[in-house]
Amino acid sequence: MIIAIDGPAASGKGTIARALARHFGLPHLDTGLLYRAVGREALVRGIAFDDGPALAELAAALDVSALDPEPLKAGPVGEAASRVAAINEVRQALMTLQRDFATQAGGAVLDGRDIGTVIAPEAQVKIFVTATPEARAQRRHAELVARGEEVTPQSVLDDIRKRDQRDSSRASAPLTKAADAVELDNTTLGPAESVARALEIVASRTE
Ligand SMILES: Nc1ncnc2c1ncn2[C@@H]1O[C@H](COP(=O)(O)OP(=O)(O)OP(=O)(O)O)[C@@H](O)[C@H]1O
Ligand SMILES: Nc1ccn([C@@H]2O[C@H](COP(=O)(O)O)[C@@H](O)[C@H]2O)c(=O)n1
Repeated sequence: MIIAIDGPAASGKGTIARALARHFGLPHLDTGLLYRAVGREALVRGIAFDDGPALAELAAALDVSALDPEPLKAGPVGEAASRVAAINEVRQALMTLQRDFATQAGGAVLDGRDIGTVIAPEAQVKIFVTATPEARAQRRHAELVARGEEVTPQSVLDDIRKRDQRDSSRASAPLTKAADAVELDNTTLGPAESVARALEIVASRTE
């Protein structure tokens, strides 16, 4: 079974995806980490966010087994990820490894922005996780403060809105709900309730 979880920043995709993967004993890939790794490397090496060939080279050289989520979850890396994710050559360079992960024997859970639409349109279960920008900003703000970052609630909300806009309006694989995805709005749901709702959705799609 392939489970595709998509949605905007800090909607709780990863929380749900990890829980479903644990529940069903499936491997999980947080595809945002791939774009974050390319974005971070571009920042470190001073590569411009519109230099398609150089960014694609970084993407093609990624060692997925060596991705350390900790530095990749920093606030500025999220912004850099969204910039490089708008470059079609980068998306193409990361396509095969995501498709290979999705189609491995036994199934998989992937979360991102284009899993149900581009990476695994054949997924049996597609969940589009949403929450208001304000709820998502509150969650991301708490997360970044806990990491020791100095950010204000307003700056995080501005960043979320900017990222939503860029991710939804880019020409290549924009963030959008697949026609056959079930929407899960968890604005007023906690993590456990969101996971419970996601399990109901899986059950409704697989019974
Ligand atoms: N339903 C929820 N209610 C409140 N907080 C939540 C909920 N789901 C997740 N969180 C918290 O919000 C933050 C973001 O969650 P998570 O990383 O799962 O989101 P995401 O959509 O995967 O984010 P990303 O933009 O990195 O892809 C985390 O600190 C997480 O613990
Ligand atoms: N399938 C995906 C996953 C991510 N992105 C881009 O990466 C940015 C960071 O992702 P997070 O899930 O870690 O927040 C995100 O803003 C997207 O621009 C993507 O394009 N496709």
